[in-house]
Amino acid sequence: MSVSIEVDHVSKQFTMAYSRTLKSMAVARARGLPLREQFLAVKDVSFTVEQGESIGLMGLNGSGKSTLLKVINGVMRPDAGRVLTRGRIAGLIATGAGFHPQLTGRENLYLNGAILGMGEKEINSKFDAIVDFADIGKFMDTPVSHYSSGMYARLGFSIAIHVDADVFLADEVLAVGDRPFKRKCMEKMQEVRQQGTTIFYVSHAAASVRAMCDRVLVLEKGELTFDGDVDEGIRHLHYDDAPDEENVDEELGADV
Ligand SMILES: Nc1ncnc2c1ncn2[C@@H]1O[C@H](COP(=O)(O)OP(=O)(O)OP(=O)(O)O)[C@@H](O)[C@H]1O
Repeated sequence: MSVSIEVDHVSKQFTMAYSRTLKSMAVARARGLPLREQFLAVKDVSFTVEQGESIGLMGLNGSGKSTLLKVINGVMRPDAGRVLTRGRIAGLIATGAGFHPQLTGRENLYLNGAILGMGEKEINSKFDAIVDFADIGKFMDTPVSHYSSGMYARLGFSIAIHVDADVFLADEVLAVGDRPFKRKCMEKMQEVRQQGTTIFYVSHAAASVRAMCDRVLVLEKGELTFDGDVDEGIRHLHYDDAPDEENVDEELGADV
C-alpha cells in the first residue's frame, strides 16, 4: 500500500478579534482589554493515511475538523508542520463552496468541475451523470442564487463525487440533504470507496461513520486525541450515549 496523506506536526493559528468598530476598540484600549487573541484551531496534529483507507473525522463543533480538511486540501497553509498528499483531491469543504451565485447551475458545474481539476472534455462526458445524480435537471439553467440549500448541496456533492479523485474529502455532506438524497450519497461514497479512493468523512452521525469508515480520528479543541478503531473512537466521544429521539435516523443513527 502507498501513503495517500501524511500530516506531520501540523498547527493552524487564527486570530479572534474582540472589537469590530473603532468605538469598541477605543473602549477596550482605554480599559486595558485585549483587542484580539490568537488561538490554535489545529494543534500539532500528525497521522498517516494509506491509499484506500476511509477515515471518519469526528469531534464537537469548533474542534478543528474543517480547518484540518482545508489544510489537507491546500485551501489553507499550515502555520507549522507539513502536509503531503498523493494524487488528485476532490471534496466538499462546504457544500457548494466555489459556486458563483449569479451563474446558472450549468455554468457553475463547468466552473466547479474545472476548480476540482476536470478538463472540459471530462466534464462533458460526465455532465449527464452529474445532473442525473443531483436530480435538479430543470433548474440547471437557473442562477444558483435561486436554489434552496438542499439543491446547492445536491449539485455540489454530485460534481465532487464524479471527479476521478485519489482522495475525497467530505465535510458534513449529508447535513442539508433530505433522507433519500443522504441515502444516495452514502451509496455513491461506498462505490467510490470500493474503487480504492481514500475518503475523509466528517460527520456527527455515529452510524454513518460505522458504515463508511475503517478508522476514526477524533479532534478535541484542535488536538488529535484518538486515532484508531471506529467503535472505540465513537465511544471515546460518547456519541452513543442516550441518543435524542428526534435526531435519530434509522440508517444514519444519532446525531449529537
Ligand atoms: N478563518 C477563520 N478565522 C478565524 N477563526 C476561524 C476561522 N475558521 C475557523 N475558525 C475557528 O477555528 C475553530 C475551529 O473551526 P472548524 O470550523 O475547523 O471546526 P469544526 O470542528 O469543523 O466545527 P463544526 O463541527 O462546527 O463544523 C473554531 O473556533 C472557529 O471559530
